[in-house]
Amino acid sequence: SMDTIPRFGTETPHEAKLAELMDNIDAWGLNIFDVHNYSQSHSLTSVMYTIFKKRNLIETFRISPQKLINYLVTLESHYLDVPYHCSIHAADVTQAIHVLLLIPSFENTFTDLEILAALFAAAIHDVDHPGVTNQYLINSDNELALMYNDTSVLENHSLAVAFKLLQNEDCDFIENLSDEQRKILRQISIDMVLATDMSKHGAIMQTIQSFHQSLKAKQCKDSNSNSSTNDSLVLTEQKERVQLLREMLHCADLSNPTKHLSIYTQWVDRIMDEFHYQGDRERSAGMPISPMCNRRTADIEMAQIGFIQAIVEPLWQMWAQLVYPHCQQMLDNIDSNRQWYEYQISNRSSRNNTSDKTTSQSHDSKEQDKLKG
Ligand SMILES: COc1ccc(C2=NN(C3CCN(C(=O)CN4C(=O)CC(C)(C)CC4=O)CC3)C(=O)[C@@H]3CC=CC[C@H]23)cc1OC
Ligand SMILES: [Mg+2]
Ligand SMILES: [Zn+2]
Repeated sequence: SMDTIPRFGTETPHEAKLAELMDNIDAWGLNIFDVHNYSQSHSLTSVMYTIFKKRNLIETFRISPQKLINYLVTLESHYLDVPYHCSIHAADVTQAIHVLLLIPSFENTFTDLEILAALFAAAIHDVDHPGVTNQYLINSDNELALMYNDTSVLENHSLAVAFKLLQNEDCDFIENLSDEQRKILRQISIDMVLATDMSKHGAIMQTIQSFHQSLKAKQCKDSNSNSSTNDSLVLTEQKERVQLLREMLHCADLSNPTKHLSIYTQWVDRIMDEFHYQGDRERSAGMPISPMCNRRTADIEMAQIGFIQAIVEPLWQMWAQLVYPHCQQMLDNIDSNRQWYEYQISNRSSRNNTSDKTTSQSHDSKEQDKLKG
């Protein structure tokens, strides 16, 4: 019955603190690491459950709260303990897409089923990620690459694992959806998760320009809106709405540099840990070491500046243009974060010219010690 379900989906002695954090569930500045700590490492379960309740999805789709919790806790337990692609990343991306869906431009754009599918896709999109790239799985003749013929291997695997978990009677929280609704949810989730494969990034950037121009042309003034800036995007074709959701999940997956520096640098530490660990495995296997994966030659600041300039800023600029002025904060954070990394680099060169060699040496020796394991 309802009274056995804790307020945020999971038992925690810090419910008051979690409630304070969840007051910011609609904000870009939510600290997902705090949510993880105060939810007893159940950030994905508590974020998804809180969003589902806030969006009334439990009533709309006659979801059993217990089955939803069962699914979320099981899904969360199938995220591995890897530095970056763990359940906190899934919670982070899920909360991000929830905030993007709240942008006034989309007030009348998506159906409840499309919103359900988008949140589900975000929550499942990296489940059982082993902390290495598709290229590594292909180069090392991994079982998964064999299973998926080297094509979007990780993304196909996460989808298969997530839908397999749904077959468990106790976890089937979409049991009351019609067959047609289940088909649409599955179709949209597959489309969105497959689009998070970075090998698809170029294709998304190609289409985004012309697609957004056609949307702006179609953009209608919502007759009831009391303010002229609040133009809602009304798209008659499901195909176009799914295209938008695909871009939205890709943006959420590439949102680390759009967050406050204190959050962003934690994600940088995590991804570099994951990449460097992959590089260690490539090195000891005599394989070519992938870009940004060699801890011995790593230039973390340069890599972030390159990542922002080559990938993150162009994507978010396109996205911000479509929903202007609603994503200015993300663009501002990208800019100030890039400048911070440029400052680190300029600061580094001046530091090398001064006498305090000891600090940088002590840093290097720490790195070397790590290598000795
Ligand atoms: C917080 O920092 C990061 C968070 C996530 C990632 C991911 N990277 N990638 C790939 C993105 C494309 N790629 C590149 O090497 C692109 N790139 C640069 O990043 C900088 C450069 C080397 C100077 C030039 C360049 O070509 C390979 C890695 C993923 O596939 C991951 C999974 C899905 C989404 C993003 C995530 C990277 C981060 O910092 C680098
Ligand atoms: Mg992924
Ligand atoms: Zn991801």
